[in-house]
Amino acid sequence: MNSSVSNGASTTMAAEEEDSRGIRVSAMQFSYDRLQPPLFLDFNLDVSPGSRCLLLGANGSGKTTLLKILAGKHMVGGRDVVRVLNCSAFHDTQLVCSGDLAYLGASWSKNVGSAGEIPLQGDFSAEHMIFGVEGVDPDRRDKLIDLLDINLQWRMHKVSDGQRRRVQICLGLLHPYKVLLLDEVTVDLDVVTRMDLLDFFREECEQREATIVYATHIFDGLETWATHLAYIQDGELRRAEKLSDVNELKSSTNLLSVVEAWLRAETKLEKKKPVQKTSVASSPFFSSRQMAYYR
Ligand SMILES: Nc1ncnc2c1ncn2[C@@H]1O[C@H](COP(=O)(O)OP(=O)(O)OP(=O)(O)O)[C@@H](O)[C@H]1O
Repeated sequence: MNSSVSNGASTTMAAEEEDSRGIRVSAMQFSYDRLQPPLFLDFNLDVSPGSRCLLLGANGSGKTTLLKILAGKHMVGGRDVVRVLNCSAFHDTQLVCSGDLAYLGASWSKNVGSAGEIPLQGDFSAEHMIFGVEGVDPDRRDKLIDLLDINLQWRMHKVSDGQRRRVQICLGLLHPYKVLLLDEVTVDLDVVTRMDLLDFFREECEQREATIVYATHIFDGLETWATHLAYIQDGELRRAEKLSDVNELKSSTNLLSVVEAWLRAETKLEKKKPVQKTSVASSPFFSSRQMAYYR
């Protein structure tokens, strides 16, 4: 993973081929509100295939927003700005429809036109939900049900947060994704399930060269699990490197204390200024929630 993007002339063919199977963000600008300074301004990020990349940063630094942009939930710029598996994350809808790009977020909700994100409700059984997904390899489904210790008779409105989360995770992993975006999905899981799930993810990266970006504030066991990290402060990429290259980790006991030191050392960044002033209607840099409703 590199924080900066090499230009076309100097990129080797091998690197180009590798890039096309991972994630590449080039000169991205994004703002929720045109009256506020942009959250991301000239943001660049490369995540190579097979990586397990931790996305780190303080509350409000932009992790969820970045994951949602990578998941194609916000339209940002033109087709070349946010590339996943050599497709535009927003425009190429087959990325999500095929299951190649999967996103698991903190709340289990669905996007409804004009109402925004609403929590998933209703009296469904776990079996109804899991077996309702078409085109699934039965062996993979059984493995996930077993791994997440799901009781197929669970009624979704009568289970605990952790049990509901297990079903959500199972649904999100049924198709063998190529890129998986995880936003704090393991918070409700007990430690055994969390460790088993992390092992499963590692297996998927090593055997199928799947790419995972995982935003979390829980660092237990991640020192040996992750291959890379990306650290964001106020929408700016401060570090993007292999975990084995992080100097502080060589002299520290764990990732928690290293990240704690980075967070404590953060100084206020100067407010970013948009590159150009354009109207909302004509600017390709503002998010288009309206369009996202139809995805
Ligand atoms: N829907 C929204 N509308 C306007 N601003 C938003 C919206 N969602 C997030 N923000 C703002 O964008 C910034 C980044 O938020 P984001 O949720 O991406 O942070 P985060 O790094 O995921 O935080 P946390 O660690 O708390 O989950 C914050 O300043 C937040 O207030």
